[in-house]
Amino acid sequence: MDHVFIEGLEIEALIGIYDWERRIRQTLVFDLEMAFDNRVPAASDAIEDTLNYKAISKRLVEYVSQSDFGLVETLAERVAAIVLDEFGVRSVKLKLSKPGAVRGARAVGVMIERSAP
Ligand SMILES: Nc1nc2c(c(=O)[nH]1)N=C([C@H](O)[C@@H](O)CO)CN2
Repeated sequence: MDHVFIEGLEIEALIGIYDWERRIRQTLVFDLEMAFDNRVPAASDAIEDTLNYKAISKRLVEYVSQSDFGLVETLAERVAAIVLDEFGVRSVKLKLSKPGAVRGARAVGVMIERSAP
């Protein structure tokens, strides 16, 4: 199966369980790998036939920057649902990183894999 990917998409959001985290915005980093048959756009050379990574990135920036969750797990689940439901993707692997959240670690976060029902 082919994939379309988005790597290192940085978005600021209100996220975290601690009081101090409710008062600031933190940068989150998203990596997505989305299953898609790229032979169709390859044959037509038409953007309309692609899984358009720019359109998906724009939608995720819009959603995540307005979001307000405690856990990265919750946000990751919502973002995966948007990709599956709104863009007709069959399966998505998503890594959500929270850089600098834990002293000594470059980043912490979650990785999930979800498929359309
Ligand atoms: N599995 C998780 N562990 C933790 C989370 C989380 O969202 N998922 N969040 C925190 C705090 O918000 C942390 O990021 C602040 O440094 C701690 N553990």
